[in-house]
Amino acid sequence: MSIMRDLFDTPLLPGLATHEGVLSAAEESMLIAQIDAVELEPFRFQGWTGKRLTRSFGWTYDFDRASFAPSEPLPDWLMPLRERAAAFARLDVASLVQALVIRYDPGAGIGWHRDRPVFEHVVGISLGNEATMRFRRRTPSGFERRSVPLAPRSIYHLSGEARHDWEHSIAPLAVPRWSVTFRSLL
Ligand SMILES: O=C(O)CCC(=O)C(=O)O
Ligand SMILES: [Fe+2]
Repeated sequence: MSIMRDLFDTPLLPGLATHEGVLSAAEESMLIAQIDAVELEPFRFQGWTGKRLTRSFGWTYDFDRASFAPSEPLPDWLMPLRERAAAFARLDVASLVQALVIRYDPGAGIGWHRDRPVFEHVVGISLGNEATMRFRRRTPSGFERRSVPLAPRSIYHLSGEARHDWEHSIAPLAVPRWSVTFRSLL
């Protein structure tokens, strides 16, 4: 497996940084319990309800109404994680004004997209089980593709080319996964 990764997944995209082992297993369990304790809503898009359950803090983007609005403040339990995300991405912690928590139940994924253009940096923490983040970019001769493993307790930072030029997606898993993503405004 590691040889496969070396052959096919490196070099990572310009603008994509990842690092494993940023949380202890105990911290991971605590975060999962906190996410499960908040009221999560099924992601909705054009009248269609996804299996992905989410809640956003700081700013919310409603896909149904395409509206962008301030929402409830980030909860205290996300603050230490935000510190770590900012340190990893070398950003001012106060610039990470939005947090999105997601639970992917078995069978839930996220389709091809770029994050909303109102946001700039995206820093994500993966919890529970490993997933693969796939990237694609249209070229004259078809899609160029990459895929990057997201280990549980790992962090990633999307900026620059990886953030703006490539779409990303996560295929549904047979096991649950949780994520927390922090974003700065453009
Ligand atoms: O679950 C993740 O790590 C990615 C989520 C994502 O791409 C998004 O919310 O825009
Ligand atoms: Fe995204």
